[in-house]
Amino acid sequence: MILTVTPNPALDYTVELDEPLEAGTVVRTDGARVDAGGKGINVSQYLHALGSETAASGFLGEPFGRVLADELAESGFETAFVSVEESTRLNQTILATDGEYKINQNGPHVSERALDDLLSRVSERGPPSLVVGGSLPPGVSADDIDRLAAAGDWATTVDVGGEMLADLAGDYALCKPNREELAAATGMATDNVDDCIAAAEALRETGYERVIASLGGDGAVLVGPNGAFVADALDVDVVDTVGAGDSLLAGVLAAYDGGADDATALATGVAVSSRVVGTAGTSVPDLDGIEDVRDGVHVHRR
Ligand SMILES: O=P(O)(O)OC[C@@]1(O)O[C@H](CO)[C@@H](O)[C@@H]1O
Repeated sequence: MILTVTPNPALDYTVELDEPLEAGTVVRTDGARVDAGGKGINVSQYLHALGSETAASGFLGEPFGRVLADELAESGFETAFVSVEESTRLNQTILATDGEYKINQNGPHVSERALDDLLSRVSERGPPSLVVGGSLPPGVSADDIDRLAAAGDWATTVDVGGEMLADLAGDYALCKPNREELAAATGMATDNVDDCIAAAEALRETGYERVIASLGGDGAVLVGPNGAFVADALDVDVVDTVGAGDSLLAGVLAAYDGGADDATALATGVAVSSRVVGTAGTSVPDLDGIEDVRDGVHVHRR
């Protein structure tokens, strides 16, 4: 079972415009959707769709937290959220003709008590695998994530942003930075795939058994105890990139959960991600035939 913790969930509001944004003008649209989001929650949604057993936890505050919880009630996996006093955030994605705009709020304050409640909930479940995904809201620090990771004998995966990866001091099974986060975590160049592998190797040394970096058009790399693997990107029509990293991670974790090796896990992640970028927002796309897509991903050793 893979338990995800999203310290800072979000209601994701995605609007599609058929003209560029312009200051001082009203743009009207029919294309809008709301999804339950936040990186850990997204990972759980994709894991569930892939047939892996998962549950989701984190902090939720009303009123937006209530809408998010209602959305998740339909999802088919268990949830165990801790209530906080301020509202869960509303994050916006604007898909305009001139590009993708993303506006993320900092999120509600989380008290010491809520943090202790979260620790109890995770400990009660004692999952073999724990994923902490997304930014940390006010009141939550790198020390708190280290404490959560060390509170049981679960293997912990983190996807918490580049600077935070550098701040974490515990031992982690896996982390999933993107190219910019890899650069921020290591202070190294990430201009090409070889740079990214070198940076991922350096990041491993700081307490991560495996590093998986999503590199957009350059695909993805996985660096771990069995060496470095590079997966080429698939040629797909991108609607938006929101959820791309979460679905890569979910694909990798689902594959490991099923006993896959590193190369197959990486290929699965790239395959799932290629389906998600073809869908607006963080909604779960049709994952039928994903094994065939995975088999078409070219993975090579470096
Ligand atoms: O502000 P954070 O926590 O870094 O990212 C939050 C977020 O952008 O990440 C998900 C996509 O990965 C969205 O569901 C959500 O809005």
